[in-house]
Amino acid sequence: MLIRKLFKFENAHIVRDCSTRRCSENIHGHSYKVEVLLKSNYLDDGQMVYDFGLTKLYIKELIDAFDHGITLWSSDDASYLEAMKKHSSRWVELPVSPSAEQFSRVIYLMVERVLACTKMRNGEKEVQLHSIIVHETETGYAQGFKEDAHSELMGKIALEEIIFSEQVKSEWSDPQLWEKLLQKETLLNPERV
Ligand SMILES: Nc1nc2c(c(=O)[nH]1)N=C([C@H](O)[C@H](O)COP(=O)(O)OP(=O)(O)OP(=O)(O)O)CN2
Repeated sequence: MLIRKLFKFENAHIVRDCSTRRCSENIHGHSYKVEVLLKSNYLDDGQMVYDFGLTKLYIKELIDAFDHGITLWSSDDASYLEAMKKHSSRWVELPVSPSAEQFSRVIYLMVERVLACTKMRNGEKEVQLHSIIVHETETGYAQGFKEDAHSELMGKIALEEIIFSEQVKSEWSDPQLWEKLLQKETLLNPERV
């Protein structure tokens, strides 16, 4: 069975080298909608694949890192990166350009790591990430699956290369969240949310 939870964030970017000039030459923003699709052949003690309330802990916090911020590509012009970081305190730097496609791959890898590190406590079994859908506009979206997220053809993405600004981290319930995920530390789900 598949379940889906929707998250939203407002974010700015430039997508260099794409065909659409408005997109590649101007800082612009989108009201993103992100669908997290989870699957399992089992149900937990509450007869759910995975309680929606539990997705509002670490998964939501990581996706919310992009809210009211700017997403930067580490290969962009150094002076642009410096200026954005100087004048905006909420930013995320990615090793890939922030197209809808790359957002879906990046968020897939982040949520995949959260699930791998989470100790579930309500009888959940074999909860897997099916895909991530990133709606950039009302009319355009990208859907990333495991094979896309880990694709060498699209370019490997290392979680270690994703950098969250100090302001973003300070707004998490645990400012060490990303470090803990990189170290593959266990995240204990609460018994009740
Ligand atoms: N495959 C992709 N194509 C485009 C992306 C992308 O991430 N993946 N991104 C953009 C731009 O960011 C742009 O802002 C969105 O483009 P578009 O869908 O053309 O936006 P509109 O709101 O103008 O769409 P309408 O259908 O006219 O409402 C470009 N392409």
